[in-house]
Amino acid sequence: MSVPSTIQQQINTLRQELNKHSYNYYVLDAPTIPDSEYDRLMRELETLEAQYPETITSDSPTQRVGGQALSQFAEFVHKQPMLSLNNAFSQEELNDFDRRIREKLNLDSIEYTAEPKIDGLAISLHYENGILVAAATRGDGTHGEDVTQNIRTIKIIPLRLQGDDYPAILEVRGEVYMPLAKFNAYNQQQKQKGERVFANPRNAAAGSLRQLDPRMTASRPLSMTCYGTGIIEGGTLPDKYSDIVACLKRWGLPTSAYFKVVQGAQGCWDYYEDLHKQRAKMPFDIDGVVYKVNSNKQRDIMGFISRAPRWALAHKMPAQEVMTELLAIDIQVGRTGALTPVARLAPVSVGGVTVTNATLHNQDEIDRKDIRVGDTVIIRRAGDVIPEIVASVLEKRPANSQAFVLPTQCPVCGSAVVRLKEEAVARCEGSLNCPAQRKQAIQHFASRKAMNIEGLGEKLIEQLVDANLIHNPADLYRLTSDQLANLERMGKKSADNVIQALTNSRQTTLARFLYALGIREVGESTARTLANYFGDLNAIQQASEIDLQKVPDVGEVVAQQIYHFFHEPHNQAIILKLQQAGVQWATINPVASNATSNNVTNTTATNVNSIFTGKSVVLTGTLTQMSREDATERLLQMGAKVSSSVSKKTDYVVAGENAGSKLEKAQTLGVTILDESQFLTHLK
Ligand SMILES: NC(=O)c1ccc[n+]([C@@H]2O[C@H](COP(=O)([O-])OP(=O)(O)OC[C@H]3O[C@@H](n4cnc5c(N)ncnc54)[C@H](O)[C@@H]3O)[C@@H](O)[C@H]2O)c1
Ligand SMILES: [Zn+2]
Repeated sequence: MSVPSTIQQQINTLRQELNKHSYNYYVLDAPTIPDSEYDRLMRELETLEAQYPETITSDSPTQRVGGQALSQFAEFVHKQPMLSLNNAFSQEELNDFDRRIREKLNLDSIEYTAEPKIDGLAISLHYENGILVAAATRGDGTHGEDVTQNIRTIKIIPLRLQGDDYPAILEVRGEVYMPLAKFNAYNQQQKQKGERVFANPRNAAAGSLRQLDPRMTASRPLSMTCYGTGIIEGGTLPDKYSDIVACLKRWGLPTSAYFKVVQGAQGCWDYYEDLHKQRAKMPFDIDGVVYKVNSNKQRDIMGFISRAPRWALAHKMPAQEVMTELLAIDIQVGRTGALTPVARLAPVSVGGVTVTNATLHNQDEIDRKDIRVGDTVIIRRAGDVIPEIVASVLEKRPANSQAFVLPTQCPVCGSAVVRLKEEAVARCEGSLNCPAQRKQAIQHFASRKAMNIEGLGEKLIEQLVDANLIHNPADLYRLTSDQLANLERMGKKSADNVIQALTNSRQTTLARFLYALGIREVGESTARTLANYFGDLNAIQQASEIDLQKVPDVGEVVAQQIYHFFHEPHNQAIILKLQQAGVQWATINPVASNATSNNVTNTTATNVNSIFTGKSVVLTGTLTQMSREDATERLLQMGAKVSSSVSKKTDYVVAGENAGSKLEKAQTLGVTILDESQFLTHLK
């Protein structure tokens, strides 16, 4: 039977593809597709070759192990080849594996060992008389790379074995890997330095170990777990692998804490299920479980096929990295106006969970990874970490694709989007108007240190916004008592109270009003400084960034924030509405910027008709007619310095009810003391 030419062509293409990816993966440590995709292509080729065995050639990727060695390292020849493992992706395939072994050995039940399949790279260690003399990578199974110098830098690997009952010549095999915590920390550090990050822990391990300069390897946090032996001379080892592992451990070699002896296919399956549950919490990446026949005598009977032993099986777990299509990049606007690009993905199963979107963080991240709509992307979801786009598969990028840029207008409200110098996030500037920011903005507006609207809490604001009764802070002043009383959990009385609180709040101070607007970076104290400096809202609205920077404590970033806020037309409209609704404040005469002093609540303003102007005042005890904050506010407006402690420099102490030590101190120092009613008369 001859092979149809289309099949032969398909086989050739698959081989070419697989060889290319093998090279990228094993030689360059820079795969361009996820393992799951590589495995899929491999399975496709295996299936075709099984159907048409005459097409199999000895150089087919299905017949070979790993990739060639990198020529920069000295070659290391493995006298006993380092093989690959056969894969299983289902319980059925596990049962087939077990059945073949039982039939061949003519036994009812087989004793296996089970251990994690760590995702790193295979290394062979050579000990002579207990001293580490050589270490090599697997390479193509017979020709590896001599990485002795690099391996010597990994602290968990003993340079000298413990005890004295080890064979004179002992070859130990295992996996070198980078623990997840170390991998994440390393990448974090690289990102901060603006340097290259590793796509996954396996690349990190391979890339780190195959550094030509051992000092580079030494700086990378690598670890190792041993899972077998190779050449043994001048001594013998026990028959059972589990006993050998105990020996390795005794000699000081790192072995797996998860290693277990299990019985039959059921024992293997139970172990698999158990480890799968633990996977998210494990300190290293695993891509499956490895089962091995425990007895070496039994292993010898089983023997090998071309590239793998018949007595071992790698049972793969759902891939943590998969490929899918990036359908769109949506923009989410957060409660604080931050714009976050979110990737919409063609649904795909990663690590056993269906993923349809992933965050892209910000513009810089998208630029750094060069991710575009229409790309085929690699998604990684390891452990409990949120799914992440690792990279785009460039070879699958559509010809007409375009780099992504964040919109310049907020997709929710249409306000300008601004990204300040040295900030990673871009934000919607329409904070008073933007539906995405609405609740937060109104809550802040009503809060105690802002407009201090009593009874108008978070819950009530949510209800009002959800009922479409208010859209921005100005709408608050149009609310009626009936509207409020109709809401759930509100009675007539509380509704009236809120209306009264709203009415009271109309008379405020410029500082409170500025703070209430919720301009980014403008806290209570900056608001007060601004109010005192400019004296008038108009002046602030018209100030340039340079003007704003002249205000004490207002730097470049704050000035930018204030400027952008007042230049957003949506914000201007709402400020006007608030003024039309009757929100007002007493005018303040502006002052120059030269009057800050230490240990004093704020800069001075002047209202020349007051006994407090230019004086240092301390408030103590409880005032019954107004809050401490309001009293402070009024004093500052009149150009007083409000201080928290009494000293010889204090001009007045205002003593409310239950005044204590500060009052005593004032009496001792002979400072003028005003009670509340005296204080109030001077406020007029
Ligand atoms: N993304 C790509 O472009 C690309 C290219 C080539 C290969 N790959 C990936 O490489 C893998 C195939 O490589 P492979 O031939 O090394 O096979 P394998 O990784 O499936 O299995 C063999 C290897 O498993 C490792 N291993 C881990 N724990 C072990 C344990 N407890 N006992 C024994 N061995 C253990 C050893 O390093 C051993 O060499 C696949 O996962 C494949 O997807 C990916
Ligand atoms: Zn907006």
